[in-house]
Amino acid sequence: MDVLSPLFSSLTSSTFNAAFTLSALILVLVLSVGFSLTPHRVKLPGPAGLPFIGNLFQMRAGHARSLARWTKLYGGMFRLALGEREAVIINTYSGVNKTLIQQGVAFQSRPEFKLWHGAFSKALDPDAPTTVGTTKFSEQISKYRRLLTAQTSAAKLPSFNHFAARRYFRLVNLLSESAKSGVAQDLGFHFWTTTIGISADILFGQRFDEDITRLVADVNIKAFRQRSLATPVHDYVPLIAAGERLVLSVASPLRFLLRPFGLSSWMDSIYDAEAHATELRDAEVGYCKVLLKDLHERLDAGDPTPSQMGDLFRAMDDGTLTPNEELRLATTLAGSGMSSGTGLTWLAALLAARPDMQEKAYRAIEEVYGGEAPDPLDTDRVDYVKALGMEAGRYFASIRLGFPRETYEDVVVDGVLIPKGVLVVYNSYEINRDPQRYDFPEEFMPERWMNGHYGRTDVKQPKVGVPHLNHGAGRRVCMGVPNVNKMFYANLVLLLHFFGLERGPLGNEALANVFPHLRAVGEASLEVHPIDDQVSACDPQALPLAAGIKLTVRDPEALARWLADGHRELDQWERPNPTDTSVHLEAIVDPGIRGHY
Ligand code: HEM
Repeated sequence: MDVLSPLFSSLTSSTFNAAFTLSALILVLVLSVGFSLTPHRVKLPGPAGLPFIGNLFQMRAGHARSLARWTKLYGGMFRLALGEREAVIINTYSGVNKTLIQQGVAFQSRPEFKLWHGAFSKALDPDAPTTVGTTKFSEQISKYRRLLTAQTSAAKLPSFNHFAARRYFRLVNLLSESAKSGVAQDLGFHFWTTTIGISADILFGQRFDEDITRLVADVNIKAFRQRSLATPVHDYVPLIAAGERLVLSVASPLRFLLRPFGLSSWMDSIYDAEAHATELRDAEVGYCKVLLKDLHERLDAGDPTPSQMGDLFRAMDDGTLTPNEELRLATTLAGSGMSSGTGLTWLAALLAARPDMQEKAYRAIEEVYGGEAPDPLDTDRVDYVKALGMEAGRYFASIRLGFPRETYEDVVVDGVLIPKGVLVVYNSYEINRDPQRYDFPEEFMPERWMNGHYGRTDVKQPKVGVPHLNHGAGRRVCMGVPNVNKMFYANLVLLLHFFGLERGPLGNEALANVFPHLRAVGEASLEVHPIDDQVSACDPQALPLAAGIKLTVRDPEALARWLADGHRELDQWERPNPTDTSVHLEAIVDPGIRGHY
């Protein structure tokens, strides 16, 4: 052995050296392939990322905070690698001006994602259309925007007062029931079913019952969660997608054997995500198809009730929309009241902890309406209420990163080339806190929108440009702003005129009724912080945690009078509606899915 040991050790060390060198070479090769697969076409600064993965995992700490940290390091416009995709992140108002606004054509497209445009949208039908807001630019998009604008403009909305008036009456009834309970309750259900209810009623021209309204609200809030940026990872890293497919094809048959040992959870989560996407899409397409068919039958029978889709069909009357196009427009608008409900739910929680703001709003409402019940179908008559809605859009920035864009053609910004097909994200949350545009950006200050102020309290400015980025900007800007303004105004004047709000802890029963239930994972702090008090730090729409709000009736007699008679004075209250709840929940969703709502 003594004779052999030098030989053995030299053999071992040379084998070891060779193995080490080989491993290092393989590692270098893998890393360089990895880096080369992580694209770097945009010469903007940005954080270093991992091979193949880029910055995907760094985003997981929370979108708003990760991007805010990088804005400090890399400035108003920087670059990220999200797996195989390269993204330009715009973080300032002047960045938005230079891109979405001044070079609108180049920034007018939208990207596609495998989960949303594949598993979700194509779940039922490979030809199923995506919504206008998630579809790449083409001439068709201009046509759809033209058709929809005619139905969503401020001038058009009063023709749907009939539907809105009934929903506001229902809202005050719901709030009054909450007040009677004497305990703190979360008001998410009240606001979302009001705003989504109005959108669904006016879209199809009938007043939907409680079951359908709850279903449409629930489906839309959950479906939007499928649009989160940077997840799932296999959407961005083809190698992981391929590996996952390979492993799944081998391991899937063993899934049920592995489950008892707790070894199948990673597989289950992949299958569950896809099953959930399919289920939501099934429900959404299911009710839109049935409701469109029902609408066509009513129109053929001569029903004159105004509605967005009905008026659109009446105006076209030459069959130029295919069934798929009808479905695209219907799914685009069916849940469009969602983000108004989100904004109101955030704002009500904040107001409940701010008696000073409630008092200012109450006094301002009394001054304008002379102590009478305010008309929720008015818009913009009480400046302070209007300013509350505007500031909620800025401060809470419920659609945190906007709807992503994609460059439609090569474009140069500040001397840097951004090629066609690059993902572009305008970081609404950060832009809404741009210190060049807003003073005290971290403070909720309605006054920044009043008495000639437009964003800053220290100077008066003309109303130039969008007030904030919660509705985007440029060629694909949100088409619902007039409706959003109307809905915020109506909900707020009624709430603040009739009720006082106070925060309180949620009891077990109230917690069980939080809507949608996923918000019941915690209770928002009294500060109602837009980041710390959201359900998930990576959701594309920031959902507020549950918030207990105890309501007290300011003037019980006045409330009782309005509920008994006063509401009848609302515009079009008496207009007959022959089509109330002509479609029932059973008809629009199959029993398996119904069980979830
Ligand atoms: C508070 C409520 C709402 C918020 C926060 C919101 C936010 C947004 C955002 C961020 C975009 C993308 C804009 C861009 O990329 O520049 C968008 C697009 C859109 N919004 Fe809204 N929205 C709201 C309500 C509504 C309502 C009520 C309607 C319908 C009446 C509506 C219809 C649309 C449509 C059709 C698009 C797609 C535009 C396109 O891609 O060309 N939105 N919205």
